[in-house]
Amino acid sequence: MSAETVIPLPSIRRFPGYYYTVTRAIMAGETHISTSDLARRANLTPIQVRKDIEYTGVKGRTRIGYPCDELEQALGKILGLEFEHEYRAVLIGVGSLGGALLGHRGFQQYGIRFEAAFDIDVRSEEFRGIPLYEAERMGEIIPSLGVEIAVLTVPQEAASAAAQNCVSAGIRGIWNFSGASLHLELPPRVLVRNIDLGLRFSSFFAEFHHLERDGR
Ligand SMILES: NC(=O)c1ccc[n+]([C@@H]2O[C@H](COP(=O)([O-])OP(=O)(O)OC[C@H]3O[C@@H](n4cnc5c(N)ncnc54)[C@H](O)[C@@H]3O)[C@@H](O)[C@H]2O)c1
Repeated sequence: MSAETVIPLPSIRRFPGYYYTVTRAIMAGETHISTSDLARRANLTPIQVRKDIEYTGVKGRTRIGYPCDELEQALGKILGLEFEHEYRAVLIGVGSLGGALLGHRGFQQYGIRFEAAFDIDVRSEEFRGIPLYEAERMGEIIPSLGVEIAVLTVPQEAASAAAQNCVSAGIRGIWNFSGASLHLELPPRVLVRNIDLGLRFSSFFAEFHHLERDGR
């Protein structure tokens, strides 16, 4: 891939899926992965996969596939997931979901590190080694940490105000779990992504039923 190559956004959006698949393959002891394997696991066509992987510059070999290590490294580089690049984030709302996310070690693998977490009901100074603060201190703590990404796991009715407070404190990217249908009124410079596990489940079940009906 030359320095001038511009990778189309749809391909970029598929890269995390490839990265995840290749990482899992490496963990399972696989050294190579074929186009058809990647396509099957990512639910895409082999032609699509081949085109996408071309952008990484990694060459596959007939009947052998792509070298997993090389592909993981190339995808990680494009996605900014190299180990030297660490994304620092804060989490707002340390309840069932927030607590599970804070404790999920898998994020470290993707270079995401939680620097602090906030809640309106703080009962200890830290949670799994991550400092906990009263939500009202966001405006003071977030700028002092220089963190620009927030994960929102507060109840839906608290999401809008919490998001506004994040932005006032300097946050520029919000990963929002607090109500996927919620439209957060935020300045356009703030990247907001709503995460809806329910929607993922629905599409999974729809596909499952479709395959069952067709007798696979
Ligand atoms: N996106 C998904 O797929 C998905 C899945 C499960 C839950 N959720 C959503 O995630 C959110 C959290 O769910 P949960 O089960 O962890 O709820 P929870 O009640 O266990 O946790 C919410 C936490 O937020 C705190 N909180 C409330 N208002 C706050 C504020 N203004 N600032 C900071 N903290 C505040 C509460 O004290 C509590 O600790 C809900 O909106 C829920 O609908 C989304």
